[in-house]
Amino acid sequence: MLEVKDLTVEVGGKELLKNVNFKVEKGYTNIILGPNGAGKSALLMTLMGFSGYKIVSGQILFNGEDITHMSIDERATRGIGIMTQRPPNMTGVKLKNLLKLIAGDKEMEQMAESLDMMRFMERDINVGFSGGEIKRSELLQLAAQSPCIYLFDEPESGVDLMSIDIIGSTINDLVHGDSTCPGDRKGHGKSALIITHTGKILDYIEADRAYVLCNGTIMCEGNPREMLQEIKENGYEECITCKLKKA
Ligand SMILES: Nc1ncnc2c1ncn2[C@@H]1O[C@H](COP(=O)(O)OP(=O)(O)OP(=O)(O)O)[C@@H](O)[C@H]1O
Repeated sequence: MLEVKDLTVEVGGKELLKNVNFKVEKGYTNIILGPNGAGKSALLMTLMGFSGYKIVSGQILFNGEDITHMSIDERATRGIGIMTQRPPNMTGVKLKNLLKLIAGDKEMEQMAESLDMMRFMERDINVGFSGGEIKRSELLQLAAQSPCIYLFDEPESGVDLMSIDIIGSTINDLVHGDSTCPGDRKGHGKSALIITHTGKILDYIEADRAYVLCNGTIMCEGNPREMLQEIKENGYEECITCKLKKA
């Protein structure tokens, strides 16, 4: 479904990603681990096509199509959706209006209720929202978009213990729920790529593969739970020298 080949990316003249290679197959959930400043967010922002992330070399393929130089809206139309770490405030744009624009005729009330977002419908998006409220609002917008691959940048960060339950189970329902994307593995839902520091999200969604990004390069890949455990015990140094076991 999503394939990244030898991707090198610069931001403001600084190389943030270097020769990154990985795949997310249809119906699979992969996670990205890595220390602060490794380039994880830069990778997701590049995959979504945000401006400022200059692709110096390499390719991004989505369902076999080269999307390397496509705009955000072209990527979104093809079925890529993102929950960013720090979405902007949208002063003057009410949540209900944006939701209507994204969802069209799709009924979003039930999802809004389950995410406890009904009382935010008349508010300007993200303006004065708490950290957890921003995450729930982003998730609601993603559910309205219903992409084929979900890119989640630290969905559990800044979220209290009760909200993590709502967010984690909603993410699982969205990714592993009824599939509407062409060619999906029956019963395996959609695909996801999730950045996580704590691995808390793995209490809610089963991941298939983990990649560890350090200094803008993927150093290791393997079984998500095993890699998280190794990193908890040994830190990222082990990974930098690529001593982690390959699954
Ligand atoms: N516009 C920019 N100009 C210069 N450097 C930048 C720019 N944007 C990001 N960086 C730097 O690129 C590096 C990677 O940032 P990124 O946000 O991708 O890291 P991360 O792995 O997601 O970190 P964290 O786990 O802390 O969220 C950081 O050192 C950051 O300061």
